[in-house]
Amino acid sequence: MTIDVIGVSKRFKSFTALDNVSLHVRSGELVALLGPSGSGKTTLLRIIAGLDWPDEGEVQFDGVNALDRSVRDRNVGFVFQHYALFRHMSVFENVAFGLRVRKGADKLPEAAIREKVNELLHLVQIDWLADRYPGQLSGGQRQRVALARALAISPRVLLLDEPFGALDAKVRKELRRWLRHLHEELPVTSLLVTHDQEEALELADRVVVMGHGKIEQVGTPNEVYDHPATAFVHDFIGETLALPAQVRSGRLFVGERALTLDSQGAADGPARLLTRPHDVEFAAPDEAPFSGRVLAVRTYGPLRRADIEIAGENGPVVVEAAIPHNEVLATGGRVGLLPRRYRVFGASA
Ligand SMILES: Nc1ncnc2c1ncn2[C@@H]1O[C@H](COP(=O)(O)OP(=O)(O)OP(=O)(O)O)[C@@H](O)[C@H]1O
Repeated sequence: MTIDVIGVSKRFKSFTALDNVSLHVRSGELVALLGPSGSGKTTLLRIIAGLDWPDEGEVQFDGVNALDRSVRDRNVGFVFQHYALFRHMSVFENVAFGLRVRKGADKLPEAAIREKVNELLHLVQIDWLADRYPGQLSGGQRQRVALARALAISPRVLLLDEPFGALDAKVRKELRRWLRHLHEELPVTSLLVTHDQEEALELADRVVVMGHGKIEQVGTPNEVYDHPATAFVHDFIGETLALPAQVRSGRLFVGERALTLDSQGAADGPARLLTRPHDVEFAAPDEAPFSGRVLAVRTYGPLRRADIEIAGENGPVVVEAAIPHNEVLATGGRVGLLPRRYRVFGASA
C-alpha cells in the first residue's frame, strides 16, 4: 500500500505543527520520520493514522483519499512507546483483542482467532509467554506483544511511534534488528517515528528528516548522512563540527587561505564549514587552515576526542575533533585542523 501525504498543514491555535508537508511512501517501504522533539513527527503520524485531521492537504492510501475513512477503516496498525496493553488480559487475549471486537462478516470463528494469535506470537517470538499478564513481562517483551496486537488485524500500514523509546540501549538494538526482519517478512508499509538517528539510519529504507514542521530532506540513510541538503540535516544527523569561514566573490576563505568551495555554494558573507569529526586531519598549526589550543583529550571506549579552541568570527569557539590512532596530543598544545570533506552553508543557515 502506498501512502501519499499531499500539502498537509496542521495548526494548534497559532502554532504551526506541520507546514505544507508532502511525502510519498512506496509500498512495502520502511520509512523513518526523524527529527528533534517538537518537529511534527507524531502529528504527521497521527494524521496518517486517522487520529487527527489536517487543516489543509490530503492523505491517500493507494491513491485514494483516506481522510474520510475512520481509523478502523484505514486498516492501520499502531505501536506507540506508551501504548499500554490491557493489564487484566493475558498476552494471548491482548493480541486477540482486535480480532474479537470485529463485527458481522469480518468476525472470525474462535478456532481461526486462536490459530491467528498463535501464529503472531510465534512470529514475534513470544509464544511461550501467551498466558502471562503484562505486569509479568519485561519492557521489550511488552513491545513485542504490542506489535503482535497491532499486526493481528493484518494491517497494510504499520505506524510505529518511538516503539522502543523506553527500553535500554541493548534491548533497543536487538528489537530494532528483529523489527527490520519482521518488516521484510510481511506485506506491510511501515512508518517509524524516532528522534534516534542511529535507529533511523540502521532500520529504514529511507529517512525523512523533519525540523520545525517541515521536511528538510528525504533520502536513503547514506544520502542524508553523506549528502545533507541543509545545515540543519548536517547538524542533526551524525556528529558535526562547525568551523567559521567566509565566502568572498564565490570563493571560500579561512582567514586569507582559500579552500575549495563545494558545488552547493553559499552566498558571499560569513559561512559555516560543516564537517564530521572523523573527516578532519591533524596537521602542523601553520600548515592547516584552522589551528587552536587543545583544551581536553577524552577517551570513550575505542574513540578519542579532543576539544580544541579555535578563533571564530565572534571570539573563540570550541570544536570536538576525532583523534586518529597514531596521533599524540597534549592538553595545552597547539594543533592544526585540516578538514578533508566538508560542506559550506551560509552562517545563518
Ligand atoms: N494537541 C495539541 N495541542 C497543542 N499543541 C500540540 C498538540 N499536539 C502537538 N502539539 C505541538 O505541536 C508540535 C509538534 O508536536 P509533535 O508531537 O508532532 O512533535 P514530535 O516531533 O513528535 O516530538 P517528540 O519527538 O517530542 O514526540 C509541538 O510543539 C507540540 O507541542
